[in-house]
Amino acid sequence: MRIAVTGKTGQVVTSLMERGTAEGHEVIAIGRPELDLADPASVARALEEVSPDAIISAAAYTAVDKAESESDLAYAVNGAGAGAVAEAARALDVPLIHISTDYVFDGTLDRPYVESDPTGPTGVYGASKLAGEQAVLATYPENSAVLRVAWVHSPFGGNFVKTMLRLASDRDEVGVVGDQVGNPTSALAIADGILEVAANMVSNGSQELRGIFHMTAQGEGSWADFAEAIFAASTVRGGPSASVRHIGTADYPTPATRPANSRLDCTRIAKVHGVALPQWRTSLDEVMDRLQLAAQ
Ligand SMILES: NC(=O)C1=CN([C@@H]2O[C@H](COP(=O)(O)OP(=O)(O)OC[C@H]3O[C@@H](n4cnc5c(N)ncnc54)[C@H](OP(=O)(O)O)[C@@H]3O)[C@@H](O)[C@H]2O)C=CC1
Ligand SMILES: Cc1cn([C@H]2C[C@H](O)[C@@H](COP(=O)(O)OP(=O)(O)O[C@H]3O[C@@H](C)C(=O)[C@@H](O)[C@H]3O)O2)c(=O)[nH]c1=O
Ligand SMILES: [Mg+2]
Repeated sequence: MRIAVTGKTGQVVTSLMERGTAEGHEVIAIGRPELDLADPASVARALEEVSPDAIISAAAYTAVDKAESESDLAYAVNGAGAGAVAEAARALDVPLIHISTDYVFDGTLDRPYVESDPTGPTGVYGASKLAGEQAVLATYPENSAVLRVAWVHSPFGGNFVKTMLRLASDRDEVGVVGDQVGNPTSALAIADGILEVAANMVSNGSQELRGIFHMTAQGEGSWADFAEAIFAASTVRGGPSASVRHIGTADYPTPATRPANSRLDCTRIAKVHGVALPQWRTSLDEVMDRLQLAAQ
C-alpha cells in the first residue's frame, strides 16, 4: 500500500513509518509546512500530490493543558483540520483512518467505555478532538474509520514515559495521580493496528469496517501504576528510577480537567477487524528497550 500520514515527527507517524516500511508499504509522512491543518487549502493540495491508497490522519494539537488557553488553534487543527483531511480523502476516493482519543469522554462511567457511550469532554483538547470525529463522520462516513487510542507513549517525541525518566534523573520521589485510570498504549502497537485496519479497508468496502472503534493496549492502570512500571523497567536496564507517591487529582492541579476513568473497551475492533493490541506492560518493555538503545 501507498499510505499517506499527516504529521512528520509525531509518535504515531514515526511509528507508522517504521512499522509500515518494515512490512513493505510505502509510507509518506506529510506535515508542516506543506500540510498545515490550520490552513485547509494546504491539506487538499498536499494529499492530492501524493495520490495514496489510504490516508491516516494522525497529526493533531496534543498539548492538553495549553489547549485551555489556545482553544481557537486547538479547534482549527483538531476540528476543522480533521474535516479538511476527510474532504481530501473523499475527493481522492480512498479509505481514511482518523486517530482520536479517550479524552472525548467525561470519565464518570464505572466500566470501560464502548463506542456508543455518550461523549462529554472535560477540556478543550477533548472537545476539539470530538469536533474532529464529528467532522470526519459527517464529511466522509462511507469510507472512514475513527480509532480512539489513549495514553500514547513510544521511543519518539514527548510522552509520559520520557517525562517520568527525566523527573527521576534528579529526584528520589515523584508524586503521580493514582485516581485516573486508563490504558497506556504504545505508538508502535498503534501503528501495527492501523496497518491491519488499513489493509482491511482497502480490500473490503463493507460498512461494518467503518465508523468508530476503540483501540488500546490490553490491561489497565492508573498514571501512578504506569509510573511504577516505568521505573521498574528502567531499574532493570540500569536507567533512572524514583519511588512513586500515589496522589489524588486534587493534589496535582492542572489547567485542563482529565477524565477519572479513561478505560476503553476494545471488543468491537477485535470482532470486526481482528485487531487486538498486546498487554500494555509488554509494549512498555519494547519502548524501554528502544530508549536504552537510543541512549547508547
Ligand atoms: N499523545 C497521546 O497521548 C495521545 C494521542 N492521541 C491522538 O493520536 C494522534 C497522534 O498523536 P501523537 O503521535 O502522540 O502526537 P504528537 O504530539 O507526538 O505529534 C503531533 C503531530 O501533529 C503534528 N501537528 C501539530 N499541529 C499541526 C498542524 N497545524 N499541521 C500539521 N501537523 C500538525 C505535529 O507536527 P510536527 O511533526 O511538525 O511537529 C506532529 O507530527 C493524535 O490525533 C492525537 O490526538 C490520542 C490519545 C493519546
Ligand atoms: C508529570 C506529572 C503528571 N501527573 C499527572 C497529570 C495527569 O493527570 C497525568 C498525565 O499527565 P500528562 O500531562 O503526561 O498526560 P496528558 O497530556 O493528559 O495525556 C493525554 O494526552 C492526550 C494527547 C491524550 O489524548 C490522552 O489519551 C492522554 O495520553 O499525570 C502527575 O500526577 N505527576 C507528574 O509528575
Ligand atoms: Mg501532556
